[in-house]
Amino acid sequence: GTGTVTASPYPAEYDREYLSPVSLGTPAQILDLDFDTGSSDLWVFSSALPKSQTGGQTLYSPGNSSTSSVLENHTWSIRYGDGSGSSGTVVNELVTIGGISARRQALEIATQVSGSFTQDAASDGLLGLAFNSINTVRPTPQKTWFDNVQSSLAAPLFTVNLKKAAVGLYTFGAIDSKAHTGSIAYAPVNTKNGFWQFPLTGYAVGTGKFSNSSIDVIADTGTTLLMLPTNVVDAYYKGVKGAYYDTEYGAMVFPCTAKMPDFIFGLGSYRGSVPGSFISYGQINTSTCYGGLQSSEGLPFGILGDILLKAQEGNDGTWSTFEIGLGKP
Ligand SMILES: CC[C@H](C)[C@H](NC(=O)[C@@H](NC[C@H](O)[C@@H](N)CC(C)C)C(C)C)C(=O)N[C@@H](Cc1ccccc1)C(=O)OC
Repeated sequence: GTGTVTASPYPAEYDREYLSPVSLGTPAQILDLDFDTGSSDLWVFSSALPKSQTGGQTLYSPGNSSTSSVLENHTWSIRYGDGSGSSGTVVNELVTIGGISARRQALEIATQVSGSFTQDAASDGLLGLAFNSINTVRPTPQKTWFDNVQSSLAAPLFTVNLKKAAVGLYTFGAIDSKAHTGSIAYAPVNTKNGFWQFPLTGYAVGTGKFSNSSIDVIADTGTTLLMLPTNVVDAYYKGVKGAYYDTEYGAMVFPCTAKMPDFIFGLGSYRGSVPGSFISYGQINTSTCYGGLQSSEGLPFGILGDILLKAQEGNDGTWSTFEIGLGKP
């Protein structure tokens, strides 16, 4: 079959993350999860968390579900690139998204979460959509929901259509022909690091010339910003009057009045564009704004986060959105 589920931006005006409803257990407990193509653990806020580490999230309670069973002697512990993390125990549970069910899905119960998760009342946990090889359950790593349901999907793929300040869609098992015009550009995925990793074929800043260069990136719906090698970031902000590296924030900032050039990227022969307005991400004070494009210095790849994934390009007045089709073609 095929299944679709909404992806709602939070907070509305910042698109910091996108949340999707997931049905857990029997009777159904609906939690809003952050679908994350940059990790491979499905973990949820739970009744097993100390109250001091919760902050308004919906808590999954395995005891209230007739279909949950403890996966004995298994634990998990995850650390994300932003320094946040969580850990806990594991149950097998019925997990349904857009009508597609995995009956015995490894569902990771948080018994500890770091501060940034506690403070994020909107997210009840994460659903990893990267590859099984980086699942953190021990002693036996567990499969992702997408991997578990793949055989019941009409096609072994999913697409992501995130939107700026609007509700988008995840679609499992089909490419929605209405959601794209023209042909689809494909890139060879390298799964060695467990991510949806592939090369960009170059970039351009505004109306500048396209620079051919192979840039290793991952598609990461769970990362808000667009993170690319420092030389690309420097080339971009050279086109932004008054931009500078703010050591306090450890980020590129600029006057909010600056005209932001579009960012063009190459995927094979396809050329995509991120509107300059998306790269003015938010205000750090009345006159200074924070860049949606930052350096990936120190990482073995760039990160195509939501700033790029939600991009809509207005060519000939129509609006097309990027979808990332992820799966074995
Ligand atoms: C299994 C752990 C997952 C896969 C973790 N994934 C990630 O951190 C990737 N995605 C990050 C997530 O999308 C995150 N932004 C979700 C939010 C809600 C916290 C980054 C690299 C783009 C990871 O690589 N963690 C590194 C730690 C790390 C990563 C990047 C920089 C610094 C340190 C690790 O533990 O590797 C074993």
